[in-house]
Amino acid sequence: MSDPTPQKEPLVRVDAVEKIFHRGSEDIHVLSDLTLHVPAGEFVALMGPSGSGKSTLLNLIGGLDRPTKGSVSVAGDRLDNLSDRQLAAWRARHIGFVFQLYNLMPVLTAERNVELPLLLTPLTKVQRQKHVATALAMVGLSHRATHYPRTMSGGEQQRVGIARGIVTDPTLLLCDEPTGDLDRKAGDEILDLLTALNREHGKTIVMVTHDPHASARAARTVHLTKGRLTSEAQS
Ligand SMILES: Nc1ncnc2c1ncn2[C@@H]1O[C@H](COP(=O)(O)OP(=O)(O)OP(=O)(O)O)[C@@H](O)[C@H]1O
Repeated sequence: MSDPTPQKEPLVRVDAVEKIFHRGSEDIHVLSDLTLHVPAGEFVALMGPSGSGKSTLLNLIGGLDRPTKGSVSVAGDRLDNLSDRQLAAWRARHIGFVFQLYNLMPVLTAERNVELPLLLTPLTKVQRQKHVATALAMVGLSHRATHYPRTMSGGEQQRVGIARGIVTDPTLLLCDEPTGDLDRKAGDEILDLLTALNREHGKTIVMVTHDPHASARAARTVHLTKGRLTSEAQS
């Protein structure tokens, strides 16, 4: 009998994943039998002690690395089967990254930094400018478009980082400690922005954080301990 209310296929499917790094003759088991599904439109926080494998998991979901065993699918694409070249093209189309230390290019203005991911797409210069203007407006920084990162506060630089993360209209926004280098007030503003991107623009977000104040903004928090998911909580 068919299910009367079929579940939608999750946007992110991490199934029975194992990740082992090799350092010299040593095998480092980082993720073990890890399964995580994220539906489209969800805001998930990923917490756990230092070294528990959070960034490793984020990198697998973002196609920056491949699992040793198991499968990773995003938006129906099996990432563990793609070549490096295919993965790079896939990432450019589907993933926006936001980093703890912003990773902005100091020699480029805010608008040029935001434009960077678009240089990997076939968009024309005029189309790129339009997308950049939209992304900067979404983070409330249109008035700082021609300013350099060094002239901006940490919170403003992270807004530019988020604008760069969303400028391609990615399927998934992956944030690694996005408030980790900010004070409480600036961090709260970044969390407000991520919440608005999720609620008002339907962005699916996976955010690694150490901060319970940040994870409280997510609809669901998953905890990693020594490479295994140990608990989940709905906010
Ligand atoms: N490329 C690599 N080669 C070897 N070991 C690695 C590599 N990347 C990560 N590791 C190891 O995997 C483990 C998990 O690292 P990971 O960065 O995923 O943890 P984390 O939970 O994100 O930690 P933190 O909160 O400190 O950022 C660590 O022991 C780390 O040293």
